[in-house]
Amino acid sequence: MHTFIHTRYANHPADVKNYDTKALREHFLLETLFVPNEIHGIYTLNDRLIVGGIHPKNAPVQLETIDQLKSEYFLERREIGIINVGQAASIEVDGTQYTLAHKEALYIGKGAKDVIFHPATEGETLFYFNSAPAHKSYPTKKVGLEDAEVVTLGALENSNHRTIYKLLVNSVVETCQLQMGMTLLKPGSVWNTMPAHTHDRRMEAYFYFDVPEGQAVCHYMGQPEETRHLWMKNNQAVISPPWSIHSGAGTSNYTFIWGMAGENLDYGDMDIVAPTELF
Ligand SMILES: O=C[C@H](O)[C@@H](O)CC(=O)C(=O)O
Ligand SMILES: [Zn+2]
Repeated sequence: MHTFIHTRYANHPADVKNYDTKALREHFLLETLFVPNEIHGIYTLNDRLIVGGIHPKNAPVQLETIDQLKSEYFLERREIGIINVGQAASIEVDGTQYTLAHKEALYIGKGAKDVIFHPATEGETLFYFNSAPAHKSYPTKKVGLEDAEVVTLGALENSNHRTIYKLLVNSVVETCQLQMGMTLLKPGSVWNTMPAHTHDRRMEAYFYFDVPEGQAVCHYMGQPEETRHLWMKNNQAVISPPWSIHSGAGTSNYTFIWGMAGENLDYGDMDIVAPTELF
């Protein structure tokens, strides 16, 4: 057994209002995702998304089933999206090898039985993943940055100039409910997802990386009229319940991966909140 996935309950916003820093971090933050030759993460009851990290070091790591699923194998009733945040490395899916360069993604559909993560030949192997329940089996597909739907938003004057790479979205790959992508901030820009938004139809998880040594990201969550913050370090993830905004400001630029599951596959279905409407 090399997989450690802890269950996190879904929270009521009226309850979260009373959380202190420690409680907020215990419920929403994922501090450690990468442990050598292990899989670490959480199973959130917000849309049953599993969020985690895989760090093969000197041996391949197999995707094994977990107690929460009561299934024979991990992807028996699930789909998974993986983004390589380390050096080029490969993932074997039922005997077929997919090599992912840094920042490339792999979608694996429901029904794949043997999924093996191989260590990179050089440097660190770090795979970040999101997995959601699936009702249908869609083909496994590798998605590189050149395949993504790309949008550039914001402006340096507003410290939020950034490029959004929509990697695992329905214009690029067929999925049941998973959507994943990556947002890169330009140097000098520090704000992501500002203006902020909520989407009551979907929950979301953010994973911050490429945060330079000695820098940090302040992540904002909560109902727009009741916001809270969480200080985050490089390679950490945070859960955003459907009722919560999710936005961050770093002490430098950085990159993050967003992933969603829920009611629809409509990326644009968001309720925008202007900066002047936040409390
Ligand atoms: O629902 C979509 C997600 O929150 C992100 O794609 C937003 C984001 O990357 C950004 O504005 O910087
Ligand atoms: Zn969002």
